Parts: sequence; structure tokens; C-alpha cells
Amino acid sequence: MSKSLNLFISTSSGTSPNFTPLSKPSISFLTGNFRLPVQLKPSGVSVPAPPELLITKASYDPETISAAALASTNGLGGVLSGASPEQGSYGGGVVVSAVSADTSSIEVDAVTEAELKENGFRSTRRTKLICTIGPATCGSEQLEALAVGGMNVARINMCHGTREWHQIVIERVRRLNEEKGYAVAIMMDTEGSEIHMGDLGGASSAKAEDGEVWTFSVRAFESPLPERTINLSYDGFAEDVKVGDELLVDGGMVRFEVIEKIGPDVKCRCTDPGLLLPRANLTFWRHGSLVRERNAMLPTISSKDWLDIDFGISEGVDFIAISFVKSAEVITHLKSYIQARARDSDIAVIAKIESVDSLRNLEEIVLASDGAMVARGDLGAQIPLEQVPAAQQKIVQVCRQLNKPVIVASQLLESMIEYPTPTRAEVADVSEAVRQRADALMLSGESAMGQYPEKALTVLRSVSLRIERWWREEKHHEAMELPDTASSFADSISEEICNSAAKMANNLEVDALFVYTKNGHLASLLSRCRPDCPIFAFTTTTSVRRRLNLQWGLIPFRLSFSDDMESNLNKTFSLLKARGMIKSDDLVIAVSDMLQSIQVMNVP
Ligand SMILES: Nc1ncnc2c1ncn2[C@@H]1O[C@H](COP(=O)(O)OP(=O)(O)O)[C@@H](O)[C@H]1O
Ligand SMILES: C=C(OP(=O)(O)O)C(=O)O
Ligand SMILES: [K+]
Ligand SMILES: [Mg+2]
Repeated sequence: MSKSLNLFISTSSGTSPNFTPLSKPSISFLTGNFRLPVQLKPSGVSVPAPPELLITKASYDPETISAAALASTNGLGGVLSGASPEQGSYGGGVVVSAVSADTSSIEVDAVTEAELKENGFRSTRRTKLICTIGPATCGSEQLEALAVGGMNVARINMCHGTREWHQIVIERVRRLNEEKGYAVAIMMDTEGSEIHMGDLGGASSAKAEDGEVWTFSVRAFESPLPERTINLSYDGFAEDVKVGDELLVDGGMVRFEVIEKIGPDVKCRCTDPGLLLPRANLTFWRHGSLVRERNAMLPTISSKDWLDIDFGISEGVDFIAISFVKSAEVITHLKSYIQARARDSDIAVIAKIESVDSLRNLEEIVLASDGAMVARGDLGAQIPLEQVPAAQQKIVQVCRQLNKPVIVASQLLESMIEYPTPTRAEVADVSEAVRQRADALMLSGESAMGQYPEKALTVLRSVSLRIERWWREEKHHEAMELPDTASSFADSISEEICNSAAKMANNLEVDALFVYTKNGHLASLLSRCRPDCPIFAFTTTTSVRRRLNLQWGLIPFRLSFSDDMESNLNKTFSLLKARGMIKSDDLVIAVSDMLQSIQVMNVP
């Protein structure tokens, strides 16, 4: 299906340039971000050709298409607004702003740029940081404070809040990126269909005291819920549990013992008191083992999850994290679904490793995914707690070997939900994840509903910087064996080039690695080697640039480049020098998708 798109744009100064696309976008094309070459019809504004419209948010349903576009046109400064589609076939409001982003410019995240200028690039942070956005951080000002504090990825958890709520958060992040020059990527995390409690009838938490008897029920209650009653998501619950079973909320934050079953109601006595949070995960245990009855048959992606995934695709999120992955098939299936729905989008799929099955099928799951998360919250509820550290180490190692980004998540700084400083044990835990050289660390409750989200982010940042520096000073060069992951000879060449370039960078103590990569693959191969110096990754699209945000040591830039490396390098040097991000005589090693070579040079 192919239709032409005419965007009629009026500027704040009253002139009305009319853009006509030079190519005809297809409908599926309109569901993601894309650049559209346009012709400018006569108007009051003179714009050197050929200008380009960057459609940053376009959503499609059979009746209407609405698009938010960023006119990226040579010489067209200022903000254009109040646009509406000209030809009736496209309904919906179109918000268009124009910036003068010509092909000779370079885009880098404003926070990284400031950091580069201030500290020089040797000491930039290599470990990436993810913050879960919740009531404590959903305002634009709070989001900006997190962006300034080093948040690389904002995570929205579809367990909580409505789609409308999440949409507002996504919009705010996107607006900050556009207006203030951040490059925060968005990760949508699915709810998954394991057993969890309901929303506590709207209460933010409930206290379960020792010895109290609570009712767990699948019945639908009018709100407010009767006292000491918990709603459950899993219909088979009352049939599956037995009197004497142990019920663990959030992996043991609160414990109950099943004392009686009355139809759909299960009466339980609290044996370990604590705070019940809305939608907390539940597991039940019999004779010291996790019970996996029919709930083991629940689909990994529930029907609600599919709707959330559709939402994520139409919002153009950068990552979708899938909860309770059991096998590689579900990932493969989801990836082809995304491909079919949004042919030009490159949403990365992250497998959350948080169940016994996911550990059993770890390698094939990681291979099928674009990255993995050590989701220690639920993992710790499914395997004995003392096995979690070894599982973390193993997952990080497998991901590194298979060249997939890996996130360490949950309870990194749990006490900071309530207190302004972390425990020493928490700092040690963060240090260990950094020392394992995970790609990213994630905050959950600390940033979603805690009292000190920015302070928690600061702790992650400063601990990461300190441990990374210690690692370099101690010359702990990479000891991990990195097997060949290539599936073709061409891929093998890329891999060898990156391994060698990273090694040379360490031995020659160069200041930076430069990589020119269209799809990001070469950048990830360099990142996998965890070299001592930062990796400047130049890529042509904003979406690839945002996706590279998750990977260790990469500083992603957006830059238009050609197949001529000589001219690419000269252009990059002069642009970066002009912005004060590098200086003459800095030693650089460059590799690229286009040219199978390693170049070592001093910045002229
Ligand atoms: N969008 C949201 N709306 C309301 N509360 C949220 C939201 N996201 C997260 N939270 C709160 O932050 C806590 C921690 O977040 P997270 O770890 O992502 O969820 P969970 O613990 O349910 O897996 C949640 O238990 C919930 O109380
Ligand atoms: C990150 C996790 O998943 P969620 O917060 O969605 O339960 C976890 O279980 O550790
Ligand atoms: K989730
Ligand atoms: Mg989980």
C-alpha cells in the first residue's frame, strides 16, 4: 500500500512552506521513525534543497495517520508549528518543528558532550544506566534531572500504570531529547503472565503483620477491597495450592502459609511480615521446592502483553523487554511480529532471565534476543537466593561471549527507596556488576517510587566511574575468552578487525576508538572487547544511535557519512574539534563498515 503524504506546515512567522515528499512512504513505513526527502513548494522561506523531514512519531490506524515531524532542513531555523495535513487522506494533528540540522552536522547527547569537554574522554563512564520511571520521576523536570544525571535508558514497566500514563512519559522523554539534546532511549517492559497480586484496590501498599490471616482470591471484588484481601491474576490458583504450601510475595519479602481453602478463596497466615506492594509477584512452594503446576503453562506473552507490544511499536520504543522468557521460540516469534508490523523499525528485544526455564535454556534464548536482563527480583524468587550471584555471573558471561548487551537489574540500591545513602553491601553489589563489565545497571523502585531517585542515580554513576578507573589502573585487561560469533566469512573479518583494533588500542594507549557503522554491529563488536579507551560510534540514524546507548563504552553520535573514509575522518575531526570534544594530536584508531582496515592516526 502506498500513498503520498503532503504535509502543510505553517511557521510561527506566518510563512507557510509546503513540503511534498520526493518518495512515497508506504503505510507500514509510517509506524516508525524515518527521514523523508521533501521538495519545498514556493513559499516565503528560502531553503537550500534537498531538505529532509524527520518524522519522529507517526501512528497509523486504518482511518487516520497522525505524525509528529521534525523538519530537518538546511538553513531553516526556528520552530515551525501548527501544521496540519493538506490532503484529506491524512487526518490527525501534525506537530512540526524545524531545526537547522544540515548534513554537515554531528549530533551527540548533550550530557556526554559536557562530560567529554570537562573531563576529557579517557574518564567518560562506560557502564550504561537505566532508570525505571514511576510516580517519583514522571514529571518533565524529574526526567530532565535523571537525563542530566546520566540516565541512558528510561524503562517503563507495563505492570503498573495505564497506557495513557506511559504514553505521556514517552512523549516527555522524546520532547526532552528533541528540545534539550539528550538521547535517552526508551525500554518498555512487559507484565508477563506469571501469578501476581492485583492492585490492592488502589492503595499504594498494605502492611501484613505476623500471624494475621489474609484471603487470597480470584473473585472480582468491588473496590474498596474487603479488609486483608488480595486479588490474584491466576484463575487456577485455588485449585493448584494445597494447605501447608508456603506463599512468597516478591521472592520472600512477605511470606504466608496456606491454612484453608474455601471455594475460590484461600486463607493464609502471615509468617514473615512486611509491606505488600501492588501487583507484586507471587510464587508458592511445597516441601522447599517451587511449585510449577498449570501456571507453568501460562503463555510468556499474555494477550494484555500483545496489546502493550502493539502500543510499544506504535510509540516507536527502542527496546521491548520480555518478562519470564522460557524459551528462544517466544523471542523469535516476537521478533518476526515486530518485523511484520514495523518493517523499518529496529526495536531491540531484551529477554528477561528470571525463571528456572530461562536459566535452563540460557544460551539459545540469548542467541535469539538482542540482549538480556538479569532480572534478580523474580529470579531470586524462583531459585534459592544464594544461587543468584552465580547465575548473574553466568548470564553476564554468556551475553558477553555471544555479543549481546546485558543488564543487571533489581535491588542494586534498594535501601535508597527510603534512605539518602546506600548500604556498604549495596555499593559492593553495584561494584561487582561493574567489575563483571555488564553493559548496564538498572534502577527499579529506587527511581520509580523512591524518595531519592537522583541520589540513587548519582551513586550508580560514581561507583561505575570509580570501579572502571580502578580496573584500568590495575591493568586488568580483558581475560575473558571471546569466541567467534560470526555466521559468515565477512562477519568473521569484522570480528577479527574489532578484536585486533581493541587490542591495539590498549597496547598503544590510544585516546579513542572511532567506528563508522550503519547498523551498529561493528560498534557492538568493539564494545564486546571492553577496551580501555572510549568508543566513538558514528551512525547515520537516530534510532541506531539511541539503541547503542545500552552498550558498554559506546559514545553514540549521529553523523551523515559516505563510503570515503578519508573524507569521513576529516569531517569528523573538524566537527569534533570545533565542538571541543577532541584536540590536535589525540591518538585515534578508526574502523568502519565500509572499509576492512584499521587506521591509526593523530588528530591533525
Ligand atoms: N508506572 C508506574 N506507576 C506506578 N507505580 C510504579 C510504576 N512503575 C513502577 N512503580 C512502582 O515502583 C515499584 C518498583 O518498580 P518495578 O521494579 O519496575 O516493579 P515491580 O517491583 O512490580 O516488578 C513497583 O512495585 C511500583 O510500586
Ligand atoms: C526486573 C525485574 O522484573 P520486574 O521488575 O518487571 O518484575 C525483576 O524481576 O528483577
Ligand atoms: K515487568
Ligand atoms: Mg520480574
